[in-house]
Amino acid sequence: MAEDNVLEHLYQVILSRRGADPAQSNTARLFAKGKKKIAQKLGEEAVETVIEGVKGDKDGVIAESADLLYHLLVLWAALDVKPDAVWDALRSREGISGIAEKAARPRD
Ligand SMILES: N=c1c2ncn([C@@H]3O[C@H](COP(=O)(O)OP(=O)(O)OP(=O)(O)O)[C@@H](O)[C@H]3O)c2ncn1[C@@H]1O[C@H](COP(=O)(O)O)[C@@H](O)[C@H]1O
Repeated sequence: MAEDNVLEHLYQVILSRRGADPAQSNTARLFAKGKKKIAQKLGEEAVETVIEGVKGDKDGVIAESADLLYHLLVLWAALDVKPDAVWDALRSREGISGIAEKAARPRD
């Protein structure tokens, strides 16, 4: 499964938790707390990822990155940001398209 499909799948699961029982779902609990709390939580996860990065703890960075991406997707869902809009924003950047063009060119 491509990495973006993992994120797409998790995003769909997160969307399905809208209106779910907060007692049964971590995501429903976050939605119930609101956008500000979700954004704050995302910030905390970012800081935790940075701390693991500064320590040079690869496993820590992996675990915190998973938490970070999950909370980022919850924020997107809370604000009705579609993953495609973010993928399009990434693709539209010169650096990314430059890399893609370079990879497509035959070697000299
Ligand atoms: N990927 C995740 C995921 N990553 C992190 N978390 C939760 O996010 C929290 C972040 O870690 P913290 O150490 O900050 O947690 P905490 O100490 O409980 O912090 P507080 O929430 O109390 O502030 C933990 O409770 C983690 O369980 C996640 N919770 C759910 N998912 C996935 O989301 C989907 C829906 O889950 P439910 O909504 O629970 O059904 C499922 O596929 C889950 O695997």
